[in-house]
Amino acid sequence: MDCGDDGKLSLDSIRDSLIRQEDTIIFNLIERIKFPINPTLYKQQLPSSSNISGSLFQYLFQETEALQSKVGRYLSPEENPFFPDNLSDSIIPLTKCTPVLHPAAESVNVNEKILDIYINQMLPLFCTEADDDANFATTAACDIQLLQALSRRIHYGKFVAEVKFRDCTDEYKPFILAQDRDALMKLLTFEAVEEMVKKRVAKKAKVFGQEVTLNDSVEEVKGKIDPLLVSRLYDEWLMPLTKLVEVEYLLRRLD
Ligand SMILES: O=C(O)C(=O)C[C@]1(C(=O)O)C=C[C@@H](O)C=C1
Repeated sequence: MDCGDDGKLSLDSIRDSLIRQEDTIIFNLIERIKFPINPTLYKQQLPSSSNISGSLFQYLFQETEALQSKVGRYLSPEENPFFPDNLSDSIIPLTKCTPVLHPAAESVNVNEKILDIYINQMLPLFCTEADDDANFATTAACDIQLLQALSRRIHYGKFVAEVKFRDCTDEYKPFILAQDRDALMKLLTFEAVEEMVKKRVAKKAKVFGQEVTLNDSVEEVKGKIDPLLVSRLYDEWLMPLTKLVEVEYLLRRLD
């Protein structure tokens, strides 16, 4: 969503961005699953000699966000921090452009839920249960890249919700005024679109995960990632969390 895109805001253009973000998520997934879970990274208690509170991963992630905030990463409405209390002021000025989202968008942040699901449900699904302490830093770097891509995709729900509200204000307004979550969820859901997403990401996982060889052997080689798991990721977590963001944004849209 670039500066001045307000005039070009449409459900098709937003959906095109969500489709492009599928590539980023799938490639980052392929990189992360090269490593085992590395549970030590996420354990709360570090050696008392270290003056780090929380887990090693949390320390690395917080410091990464703090550094990136210095160059304005979180001035963008498309970016939502996992540790908002730990950010630094940006050393570069904010580009002035007409805001697309309602100011209440800033209060919609589901990253705590994303991080919990990622560590406790996603990683055990995609990675083997082992520690590879020679690659803790590389593993954490993969985690951070992937989590930021997942968060960006899920919080894009704010833009989807804004477009849906602008296109069908009279349909959304009564449910917003009634703070009716269920009615809003039903109104914003397009099951046919969700089915296409699940099929497309499975196909992309199959294609992106292919082993490229120089011989023309035709035998079917197992890909780097299970396409059905990628489809399940979207079905069980990414799309439901995106819809949660949409509902939370819409509930605040008339504030
Ligand atoms: O494309 C939309 O209409 C969206 O709201 C996005 C999305 C998704 O997360 O991919 C979520 C809800 C819809 O049922 C369909 C797809």
